[in-house]
Amino acid sequence: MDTPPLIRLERCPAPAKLNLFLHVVGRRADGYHLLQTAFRMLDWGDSLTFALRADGAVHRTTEVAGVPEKQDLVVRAGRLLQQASGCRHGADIAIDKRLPMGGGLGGGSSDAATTLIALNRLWGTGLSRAALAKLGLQLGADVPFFIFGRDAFAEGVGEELQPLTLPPAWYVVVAPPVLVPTAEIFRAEELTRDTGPIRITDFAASTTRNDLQAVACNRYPEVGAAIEWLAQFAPARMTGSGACVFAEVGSEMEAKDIVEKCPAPMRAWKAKSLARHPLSDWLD
Ligand SMILES: C[C@@](CO)(OP(=O)(O)O)[C@H](O)COP(=O)(O)OP(=O)(O)OC[C@H]1O[C@@H](n2ccc(N)nc2=O)[C@H](O)[C@@H]1O
Ligand SMILES: Nc1ncnc2c1ncn2[C@@H]1O[C@H](COP(=O)(O)OP(=O)(O)O)[C@@H](O)[C@H]1O
Repeated sequence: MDTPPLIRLERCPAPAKLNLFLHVVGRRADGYHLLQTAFRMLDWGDSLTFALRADGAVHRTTEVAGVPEKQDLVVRAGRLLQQASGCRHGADIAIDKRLPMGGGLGGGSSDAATTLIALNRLWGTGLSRAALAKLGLQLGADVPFFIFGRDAFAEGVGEELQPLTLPPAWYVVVAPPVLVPTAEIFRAEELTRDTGPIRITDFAASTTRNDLQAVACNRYPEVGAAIEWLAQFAPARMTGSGACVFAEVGSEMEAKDIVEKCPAPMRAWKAKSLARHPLSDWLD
C-alpha cells in the first residue's frame, strides 16, 4: 500500500538550550561578538504543530505574547525555506510556548530550527542538515546548534560546531522576574571581550565562566539575586545573555526539591539533558 502524503506533523518538540559557559573572545568587523560556548540541549521546551496549506501562505495560528505574527521566527523560517527551495506549499503553525522568552534558553531559535526541520519534511524539500543550518544562521546564531542536534562546543558566533559528549545530568533552571535584552549586554562598555581562547577539552566549570553574567548582574540585580538563591544548593551560573540561571544537581529528586522551594516571583523548572534532538531522524 502507498504511504499517504504528509499533511500534518503534530507536537514537534523545540527543546531549550543552556550555555554551560560563554566566553567572548573577540569581535567581528560588523560588530558581532566572537564566542566560545558549550551548548547543552534540555529535555524541556516548546512544542509545535504544522499543517500543510495548498495556497503557499505561512501562518502562525496561535498568539505569542509580544511577538507579532510576521516577526515570529517560525513564520520567517517557513518563508526562508520557501525562498531557498522554490517550494509552493504553505503551512499553518501552532506554537505551544512553554519557555520563558528572552531567557537565554534559545526558545525562539529552537522554534525556528524545529520549523525548518519539520517543514523540510512536510514539504519534501529535501535540504540537508548542513543546508538547513546555513539557512537557520540567517534567523539567529543559536539556530544552527539546534539543527546540529546534539551537545556542542561552538565558536564563531555559535555556528562553528563540534560534537561534545557529556554525561547525562539534571538541572534546575530559574527565571528571575526580569527581561535582559541581548543587544544591551553585548553593547555594554564594561563587557570583557578578550577572554583567551580555550580548547574543547578545557571547559570544566572550574576554568570557565559566562562573560555576559557580570554585565547582566550589574544592570539587572534580579539576575544576581537568582544566582545567589540557587547557589545555596549547587554552583549556579547564567545561561546565554540571561535572564535565566541554572545549576547542575545530582538527581531528579534533588531538582524537584529545589524547584518546590523557589520563592515567587522567581520561577523554577527541573530539566534533564537531552543527547539528541528529537527530530534528528528527519535529517540526513
Ligand atoms: C547570547 C546567545 C548565546 O547562545 O544566546 P541567547 O542569550 O540569545 O539565548 C546568542 O549568541 C545570541 O545570538 P542571537 O540570538 O543571534 O542574538 P540576537 O538576540 O539576535 O542579538 C541581538 C544583538 O546582540 C548583538 N550580538 C549578538 C550575538 C553576538 N554573538 N554578538 C553580538 O554582538 C548584536 O548587536 C545583535 O544585533
Ligand atoms: N517563536 C518565538 N519564540 C520566542 N521568541 C521569539 C519568537 N519569534 C521571535 N521571537 C523574538 O526573539 C526574542 C528572543 O527570544 P528567545 O529565543 O526566547 O530568547 P533568548 O534568545 O534570550 O534565548 C524574543 O524577545 C522575541 O522578540
